[in-house]
Amino acid sequence: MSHSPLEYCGISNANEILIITWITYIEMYALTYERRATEKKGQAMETREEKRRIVLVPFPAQGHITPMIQLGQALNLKGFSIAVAQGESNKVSSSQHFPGFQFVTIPESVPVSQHETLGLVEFLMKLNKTSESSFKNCISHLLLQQGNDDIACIIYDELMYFSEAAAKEFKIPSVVFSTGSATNHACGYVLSKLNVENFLLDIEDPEMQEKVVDGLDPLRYKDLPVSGMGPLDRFLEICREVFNKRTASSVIINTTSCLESSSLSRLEQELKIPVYPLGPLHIKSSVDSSLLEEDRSCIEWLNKQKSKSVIYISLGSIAHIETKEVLEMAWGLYDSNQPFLWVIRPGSVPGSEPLPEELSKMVSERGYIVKWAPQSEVLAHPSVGGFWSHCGWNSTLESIVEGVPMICRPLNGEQKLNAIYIERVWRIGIQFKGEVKRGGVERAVKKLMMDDEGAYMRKRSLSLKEKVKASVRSGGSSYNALEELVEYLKTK
Ligand SMILES: O=c1ccn([C@@H]2O[C@H](COP(=O)(O)OP(=O)(O)O[C@H]3O[C@H](CO)[C@@H](O)[C@H](O)[C@H]3O)[C@@H](O)[C@H]2O)c(=O)[nH]1
Repeated sequence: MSHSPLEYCGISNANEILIITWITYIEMYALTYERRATEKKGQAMETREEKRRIVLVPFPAQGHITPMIQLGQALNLKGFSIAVAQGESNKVSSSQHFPGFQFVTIPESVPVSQHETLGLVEFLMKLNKTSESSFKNCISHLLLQQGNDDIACIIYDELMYFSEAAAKEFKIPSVVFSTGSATNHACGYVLSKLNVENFLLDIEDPEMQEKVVDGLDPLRYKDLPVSGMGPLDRFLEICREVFNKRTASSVIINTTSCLESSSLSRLEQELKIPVYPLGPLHIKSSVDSSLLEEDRSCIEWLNKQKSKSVIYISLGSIAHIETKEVLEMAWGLYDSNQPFLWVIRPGSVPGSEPLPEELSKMVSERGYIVKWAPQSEVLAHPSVGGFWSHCGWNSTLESIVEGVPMICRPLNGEQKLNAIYIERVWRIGIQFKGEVKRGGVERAVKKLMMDDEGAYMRKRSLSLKEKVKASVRSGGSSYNALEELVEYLKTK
């Protein structure tokens, strides 16, 4: 007996065919609906993950803006859109082409120029007091633009602690970003717990001065970074503001565990919130957040110098230096016979513009002066063999990443901590202590650039460079810290 194809399928009459057609149609519809719904949900999740915003609040100084923008770029590459909330001066401009970045202005109540007249501590007090409500307005505008669920997190520079109030009011998670070292952050925590009167007495006691700060060996009490910060009571008040009133859920630090593992452990124990050491951020960054125009002619000058022969001198974006010291340095550099590339920022040598004639003569023979250099590129140049630095944390990291040994001339605050680490912990540099005199400058430069001691420091610098670079590669500690931070932010 022969069977029709329908009968093979167990279907024997037209009614059954109709029923089955309907069932199939309903099933197909249901399937399509489900698929569309899943796709839509997926798209929605993707959009949510990709487009959710992180608001960054940098402190308006180059050494703080640069790492914050680099952090923004790292998070942007992980799918977040970035809004940078900044004051009216020392702004990174949107014309610097940061794709995926939005810039919003916090109407400024305290001009940055008051940093110099008031001193850092009073400036910070005033800035934080007066910015709270304008920042709340800023956040409320951002939320109105794209809905209440749009902001995943506010990441603020530890000095911009006014940001907390807005985070609390709008129930947005907040994370602190420390642009200095983990050791500096840990010292800030120690200082925030100190009693001014007791500390002032203790610090007069020679035994106490030499006491190691718990968990922060080799730092002694005398090394705690309080100098150059104005009256101690006001400085400790700022430390308390920064640490004690914090409701942030975690801390990001531009460092890596192979540089500061014990300080990081101490911080984790004390703060009891996650700490993400995900630096050095500049290694993977391609953004230019320079506030001053870089003079690239120095690269051409470097191209003409011998390998590892040049000493690069830069004191960062804030420091000032007296004319007398500039001249002693110039003579010392000249007498060392080494070629030198020197950054002298406009206004950084008060009362000496144009620069003294005597200096120009010496420089024309052995050196080159620029107002602002492409520093990372300079340090990576094969002709550069040493860095005379004020030991700002960014400069320290940039030098380590290029394997360049340093002469440390810390000027204030935490720069002294960085210098201690460079000289005594990583052993990749020497400290220049005391008054700057030409003979001392000459000896220091020769030691670093020509002596066996300098060669040993160069060797150590190169090995440290490899460790630090490995930490940002896949599977490295900083790489993992960034991944963990991103996971955390995605759940917010
Ligand atoms: O000609 C120059 C000179 C400097 N830089 C860059 O400017 C930044 C300077 O930063 P840093 O070395 O940290 O020094 P400061 O500008 O002094 O930074 C402030 O902020 C740092 C981070 O919190 C602190 O460690 C310092 O003590 C504090 O003074 C670095 O990225 C340099 O590459 C240039 O691009 N060109």
